[in-house]
Amino acid sequence: MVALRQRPSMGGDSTGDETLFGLIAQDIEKQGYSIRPGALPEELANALLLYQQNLETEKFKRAGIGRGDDYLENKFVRTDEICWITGETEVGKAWLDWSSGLQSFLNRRLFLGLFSFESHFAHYGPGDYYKRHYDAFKGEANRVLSIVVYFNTGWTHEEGGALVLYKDDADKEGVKVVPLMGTLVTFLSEEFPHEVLPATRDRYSIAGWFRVNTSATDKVDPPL
Ligand SMILES: O=C(O)CCC(=O)C(=O)O
Ligand SMILES: [Fe+2]
Repeated sequence: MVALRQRPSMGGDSTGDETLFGLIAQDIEKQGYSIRPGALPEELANALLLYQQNLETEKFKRAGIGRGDDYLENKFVRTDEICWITGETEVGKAWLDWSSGLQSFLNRRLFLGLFSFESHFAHYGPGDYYKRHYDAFKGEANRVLSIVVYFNTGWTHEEGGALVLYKDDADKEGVKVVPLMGTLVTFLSEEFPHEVLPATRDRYSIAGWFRVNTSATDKVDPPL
């Protein structure tokens, strides 16, 4: 268990968060994605890094594709390990509180109707990758907004591990994001194919998705 100071300080000061959330909203409105270095409040970022590094290895599972019965381990597509975040620990709760602040802000500002949130820690060992993919598919209105935040201090370009965000299927160049501590990437899940390039060192992150409520009267749609 990571000892934390009082929770209010964990979310940064709320005025700071509102300013950041406003910038993210503007980016999304203008171009559908946002890349904001140093976005996550420092104390929260440090606590999450420490927590993730101390997670016992058995808590991390080889990542797969799909959900429930459709879950498939697929080493061709991705080789990272993940651990879903619940609000059971103080640090997990602080992260969920912070992302919930972002969710309500974006709902107010952009009317996205974000309804639920799911997120996991991810660990990419040296050489691990996640091939080009979409987080959601058109027509399956489901995951609407993806966020990724990084926990790697002093990361340099030469160490690889960039997230490459492509504007569309035809884009072969993309925008490269260095996975540096505190950088937050937000993008519309159905719009941007993206990939994680292999790195020469351990790469820590959280990936999360805001979803709309797709429950119909005959089916419930829980977040996981
Ligand atoms: O770690 C990243 O930069 C992106 C991860 C990702 O695309 C995913 O988990 O769906
Ligand atoms: Fe993704």
